[in-house]
Amino acid sequence: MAKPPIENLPIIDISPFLDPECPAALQDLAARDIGYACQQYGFFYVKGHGIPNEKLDQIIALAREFFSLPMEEKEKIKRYDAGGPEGGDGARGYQGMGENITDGKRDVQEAVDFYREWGEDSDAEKNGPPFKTLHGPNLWPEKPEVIKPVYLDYIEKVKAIGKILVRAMGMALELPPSMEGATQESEDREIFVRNTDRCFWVMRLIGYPPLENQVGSREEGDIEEFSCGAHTDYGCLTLLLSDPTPSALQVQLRDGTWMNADPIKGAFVINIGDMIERWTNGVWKSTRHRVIHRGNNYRVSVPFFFEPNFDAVVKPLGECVQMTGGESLYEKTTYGKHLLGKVFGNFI
Ligand SMILES: N=C(N)NCCCC[C@H](N)C(=O)O
Ligand SMILES: O=C(O)CCC(=O)C(=O)O
Ligand SMILES: [Fe+2]
Repeated sequence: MAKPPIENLPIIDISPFLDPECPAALQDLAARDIGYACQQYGFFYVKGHGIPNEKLDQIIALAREFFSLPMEEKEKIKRYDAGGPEGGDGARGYQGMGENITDGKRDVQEAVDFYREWGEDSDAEKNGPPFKTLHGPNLWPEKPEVIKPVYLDYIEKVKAIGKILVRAMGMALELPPSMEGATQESEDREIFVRNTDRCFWVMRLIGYPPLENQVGSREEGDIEEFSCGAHTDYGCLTLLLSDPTPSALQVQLRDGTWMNADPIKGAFVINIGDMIERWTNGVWKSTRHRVIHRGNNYRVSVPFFFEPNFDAVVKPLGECVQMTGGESLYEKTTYGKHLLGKVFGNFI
């Protein structure tokens, strides 16, 4: 059962990182708050990020407008990947209601996925066609007309926030939990920054109709349908933007109970992903979350996944291994391998 809101997720103001004049001590304080949130919840809210509310509202409105189009129009960008398996089926583009599965069940949602664009940032990357799996171009809808330029601009802005956050997380790792400032020299406080300089981001537009299965008690065992089943995210950080619908997104606390993480106007809900858990040897966990949308409205969310570089090598950091008793809990992997292991198992 969802827990009443006794606890609240931390709300962190990241404006000290946007201001070049800001005293380092204030940045250290914000970084320490982020470190605490990562350790305690793996989830937090971020405000003071500089993206105006009108822009955020426009992102949600355009996604809503896309989902309201006739199926014929939506299917013009039906899921396809130039480098996908079996020469067709793929991850980019539109996925119809119930096509995505989590934990073996169909999620009650429709969605569109965009990934880091082929050739983004550097010409050297224009290595296709033929494309490597997941390395092709995106499928942009023709309608609404402004969706592509508005979203491309938004992606640059959220990438910049992602960068600020991973930098702060690197700082937080070397700051001890007491208030004495940076006394330890970190093995590598820039580890997350370096490994995201060619961030293999994903942006997902999601539309959730109300769940029909409203009868019966709402005890845990009785939930038959999920808008999105319980899962962890795959990479570094998720920056979630959603419409104002309350009681939909739930976060699992360390004691196993579920707490609503309702939207706060103008703030992002941030959570850390599997690669951060691996780098920190589990000091910061990739927290399970799920969506149960039982309201009457059509809910829209747009998570942006700020991820490591596709080829980033991920293995537990020496100092985190020491912190956790000396045993490395995860095998070395690359983000790309982890992602590929997840993505194509997601479709029915
Ligand atoms: N790129 C990310 N993280 N997307 C989130 C998808 C979460 C659910 C997915 N069906 C799963 O089972 O993992
Ligand atoms: O829609 C939401 O609130 C969360 C979606 C989510 O967790 C995901 O797509 O990974
Ligand atoms: Fe998620």
